[in-house]
Amino acid sequence: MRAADSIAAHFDRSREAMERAATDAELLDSIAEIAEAITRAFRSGGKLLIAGNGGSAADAQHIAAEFLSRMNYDRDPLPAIALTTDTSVLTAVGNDYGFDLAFERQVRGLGRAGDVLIAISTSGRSPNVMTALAAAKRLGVVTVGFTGEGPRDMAALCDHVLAAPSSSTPLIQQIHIVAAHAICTVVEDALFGGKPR
Ligand SMILES: O=C(CO)[C@@H](O)[C@H](O)[C@H](O)[C@H](O)COP(=O)(O)O
Ligand SMILES: [Zn+2]
Repeated sequence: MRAADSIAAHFDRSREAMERAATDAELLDSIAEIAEAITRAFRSGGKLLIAGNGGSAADAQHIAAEFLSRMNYDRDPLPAIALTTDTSVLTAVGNDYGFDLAFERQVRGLGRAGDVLIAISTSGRSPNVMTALAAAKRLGVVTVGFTGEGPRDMAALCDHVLAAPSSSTPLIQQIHIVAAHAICTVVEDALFGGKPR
């Protein structure tokens, strides 16, 4: 296949996945519920923790930056921390306790009841994401899972699940980041009055 055809096919698959997401009423409701949970946490002095591996680690950082810096307009910063960024913490915990606890230990150290954890796993079963969710549940942190379609071990540990309607990791990630932008927009508007964009 010519590179241009392969690229066009990639855009086509992405558009189809976005169309499935945009018309999935259950998915849109769950995204709205997640935005409400995050708004509630910020209003009561809680914070947002975000974890994920690989491309989803980048998404965790991207989402934290939207809240902490700004997304659509100038406003006060909102407390969001990506658990994927501190190489000293990640290597110390990985080296001393194992990679499966890389996020769990940060959740235990930083998480407080009323905070929200967004745990991103396209497969829904990465061990370090699962242990982070279990620790968050024990602490009374509201647990949100960003995942894909199909069987998801993480669902049992989540108060809210965003199940992107695809089984392809990159397409699931694309839906996650669109959903995260939508969530950040709804939260900004709820907390700061929805100034014009
Ligand atoms: O970005 C990609 C694929 O698009 C990869 O880096 C991907 O995130 C990694 O393979 C992750 O380790 C996958 O983990 P998970 O989403 O199944 O929890
Ligand atoms: Zn990727």
